[in-house]
Amino acid sequence: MTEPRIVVLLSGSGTNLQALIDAEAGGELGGKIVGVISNRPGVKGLQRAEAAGIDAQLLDHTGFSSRDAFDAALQSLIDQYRPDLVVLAGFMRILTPAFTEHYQGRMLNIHPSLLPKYQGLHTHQRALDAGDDCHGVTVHFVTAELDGGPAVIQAIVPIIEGDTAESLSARVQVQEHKIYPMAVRWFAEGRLKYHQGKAWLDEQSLSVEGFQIDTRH
Ligand SMILES: Nc1nc2c(c(=O)[nH]1)N[C@@H](CN(C=O)c1ccc(C(=O)N[C@@H](CCC(=O)O)C(=O)O)cc1)CN2
Ligand SMILES: NCC(=O)N[C@@H]1O[C@H](COP(=O)([O-])[O-])[C@@H](O)[C@H]1O
Repeated sequence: MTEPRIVVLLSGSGTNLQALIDAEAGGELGGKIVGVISNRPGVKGLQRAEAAGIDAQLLDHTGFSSRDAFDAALQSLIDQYRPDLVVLAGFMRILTPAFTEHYQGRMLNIHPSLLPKYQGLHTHQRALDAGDDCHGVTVHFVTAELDGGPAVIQAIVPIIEGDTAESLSARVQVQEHKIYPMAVRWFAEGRLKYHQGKAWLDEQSLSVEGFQIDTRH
């Protein structure tokens, strides 16, 4: 049985990619990262991939006349790796329905909020502005609906008096780096599946929030 092939898409620093690289190196990922693609040039995520000996490519979205054209080129590039799983790790482009349909059931995203709260951007500041007492992160299957795909795993993080978006983001990222490798391993081992619009773990459908980890206690 060959190891499941994983392609990671990113747009920035790549700390989540690094967590996946480290998990693979420790025999904890269940799959092999065979390619990393960034839509932005010069990002640290590409350097992290190269340092790990992983094929790293830039596909700059600003070079395309439309979102459809970029997504078509991105799909063609991804499929050259023959992936079993596509992992969005801070990939900052909204993907077209044709693209998400092509990878339906085999594409995951990590989103810095307790979905379905705070889809989109600037989630940490929005939680602070709302006066929430907790925040967190969700790994979910990717669908055409932005950040609307079924949740797989969530980590809940307390908001502390005096938190800024930066301090909160840093605390949330500690959990990101724990739960993303878990979710990817579940998929690689065949335990996590997407079926009839839901996420299933060990043949059990997951709740709206997915498998929850509460770090507040
Ligand atoms: N169709 C889908 N596309 C994407 C999903 C998804 O669930 N369905 N997840 C996102 C990841 N994401 C949040 O987790 C996200 C990424 C980007 C944006 C966004 O508004 N992007 C802008 C550009 C922003 C920038 O370049 O800084 C855009 O694409 O015009 C929102 C949410 C990945 N895609
Ligand atoms: N909407 C998607 C989104 O905001 N994703 C967020 O981007 C960061 C990427 O960090 P990284 O490049 O260090 O992994 C992560 O915190 C992730 O939750």
